[in-house]
Amino acid sequence: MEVESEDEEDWDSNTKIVQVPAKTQKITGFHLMPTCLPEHKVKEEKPVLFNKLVKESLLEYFKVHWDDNSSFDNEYFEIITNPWKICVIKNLLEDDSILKDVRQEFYELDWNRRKLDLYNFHQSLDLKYLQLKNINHIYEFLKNDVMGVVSKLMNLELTHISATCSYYADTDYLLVHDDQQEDRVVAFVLYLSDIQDWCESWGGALQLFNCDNNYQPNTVERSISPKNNQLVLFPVSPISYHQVEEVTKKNFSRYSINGWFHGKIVPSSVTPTHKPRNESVINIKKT
Ligand SMILES: O=C(O)CCC(=O)C(=O)O
Ligand SMILES: [Fe+2]
Repeated sequence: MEVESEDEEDWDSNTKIVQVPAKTQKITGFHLMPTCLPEHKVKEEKPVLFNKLVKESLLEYFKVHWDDNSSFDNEYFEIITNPWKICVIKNLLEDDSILKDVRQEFYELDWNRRKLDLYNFHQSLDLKYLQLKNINHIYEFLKNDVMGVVSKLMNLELTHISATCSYYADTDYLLVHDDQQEDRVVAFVLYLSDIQDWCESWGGALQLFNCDNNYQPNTVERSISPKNNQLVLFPVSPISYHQVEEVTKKNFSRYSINGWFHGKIVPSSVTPTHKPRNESVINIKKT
């Protein structure tokens, strides 16, 4: 049974939200994984930050490159500066087997199908409302451990978090947007993949757009593959244009926990506000 509902706040009022109760949903590919069958017993484990990441010297290294706006890549993280500043933490959790149990809990969630011409994917309620133990642990971990580190590394005051679980099945996508809304300061995406190496040809990349002279999204400059245990972080800005490429794989869905660290909004130093175009986009002939 799918129930249409329009009663959630944070989303575009035109969004068609179709509620898919856990009992009736079929997560593509998810149910095919031996570790994710309903009878698989979920363990309860607390996530811990990847050991090597918390070394002071590594964090200092990160900070120097981040502040300097210089790109950097090693086995632990990558700082990308083009088309805009974003970082990829290659392994967030010391023990990535926890993510298998988190994925198993995805099976028990009631999903909302978000559907509009700009997007088509499945999303849970905010993590703070979910009663599943491993998802709760990840939520606490992002809120209590990760937010503090990100705040220090990026030199931004962060006050609270909002996050949801998402999955993109075959033909799902999210078209280009900048994430700017109210007090969102840093966007994060933690990927949970069934398989270690997500294949590029399956789509589902996080694609970063550069801008034209009017600060409108122009072309894809960089694509990031949704690898298991990888965390992507970027400051939300007027040019942080990105999209989720359409998934084109039947047997595997793209899973993630994503959201924002919120804070006090300071005027962005990244770009001026959008410039109006000189010419009309549509040529309207006067009669
Ligand atoms: O899943 C991703 O890679 C990005 C998702 C996203 O951009 C969003 O939900 O706003
Ligand atoms: Fe986004």
